[in-house]
Amino acid sequence: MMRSKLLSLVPCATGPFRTMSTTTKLTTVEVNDKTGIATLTMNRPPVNGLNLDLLRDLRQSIAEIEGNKSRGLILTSSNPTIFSAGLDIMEMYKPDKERVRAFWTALQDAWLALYGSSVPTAAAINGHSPAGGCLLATSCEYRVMLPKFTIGLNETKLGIVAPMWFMSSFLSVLPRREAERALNQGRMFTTDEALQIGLVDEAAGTKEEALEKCAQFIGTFAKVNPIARALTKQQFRAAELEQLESERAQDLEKFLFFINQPAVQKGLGIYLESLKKKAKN
Ligand SMILES: CCCCCCCCCCC/C=C/C(=O)SCCNC(=O)CCNC(=O)[C@H](O)C(C)(C)COP(=O)(O)OP(=O)(O)OC[C@H]1O[C@@H](n2cnc3c(N)ncnc32)[C@H](O)[C@@H]1OP(=O)(O)O
Repeated sequence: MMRSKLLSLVPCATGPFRTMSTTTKLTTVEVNDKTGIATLTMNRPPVNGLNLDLLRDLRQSIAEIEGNKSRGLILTSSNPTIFSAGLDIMEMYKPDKERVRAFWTALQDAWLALYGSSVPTAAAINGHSPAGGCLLATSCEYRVMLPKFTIGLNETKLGIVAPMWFMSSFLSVLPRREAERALNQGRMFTTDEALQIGLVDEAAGTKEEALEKCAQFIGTFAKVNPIARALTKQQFRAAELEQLESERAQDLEKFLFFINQPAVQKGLGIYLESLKKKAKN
């Protein structure tokens, strides 16, 4: 994919500074050359639905951030009210056989890249973050969320099941008892509830504040040896990463089998209709 490089001047709390910015249609990477922190912004209107292209793009941008020696990665959205609406249901509803395989593989790749990233990661959750959106946020090491939005793994409400590795990300943030209950209920948490339960680490009034708080979190590693930190993080996350690495072919087949069940297709169709009806009203 062609990626256009440009240098831009953007304002920030401490005054204007130069950032190296890489843009594709679906994500933007901006590296602040003062802090060395990269901001990875999802930009797939209308709701940052995670389709094949966005997932591939995300993975490519994560690799780029690791390759350019950034000091950390902040994941956020260009949409003022939606972080990500989760997986693009259109990829799973009446799917094309080859594309849906590529789609799930791209999701596995993106998760492995983000959850296993060697750089410190934080999510500035500047909008709603259901299901796959919550997966991305909980794959990061720190979360700052804006008020009056919702976050959670709502899969059971759609009649689908979050795979083990979705649960792994959730479990790396929440105590097992809370995680199990929330997943079984398909519960979406408001910002206040998410803060109270520990699903997010901090609340912020504005996106700029959220980005600043994420940067402060990443700054806490400034005096830590980066190799020791990265290896320590990898050890913490090795079991979940290795489990998916070693079972990714079976995981794909399980997904395909599940998603092709007539009852699941029917449920997704009804859910899509309800979303479209709501959007019209
Ligand atoms: C035994 C183990 C077996 C394991 C097998 C695995 C099984 C599969 C596992 C799959 C895991 C799935 C994970 C997911 O992420 S599924 C997606 C879940 N997401 C949601 O439920 C969110 C739905 N969306 C919303 O709630 C709202 O849209 C939102 C709050 C995000 C924004 O609200 P807003 O009012 O701002 O916007 P609209 O609702 O009006 O939406 C605008 C248009 O976007 C369309 N839309 C929204 N979300 C999605 C989506 N996720 N996919 C596709 N399209 C989406 C919506 O229909 C509107 O479209 P139109 O403008 O065309 O009407």
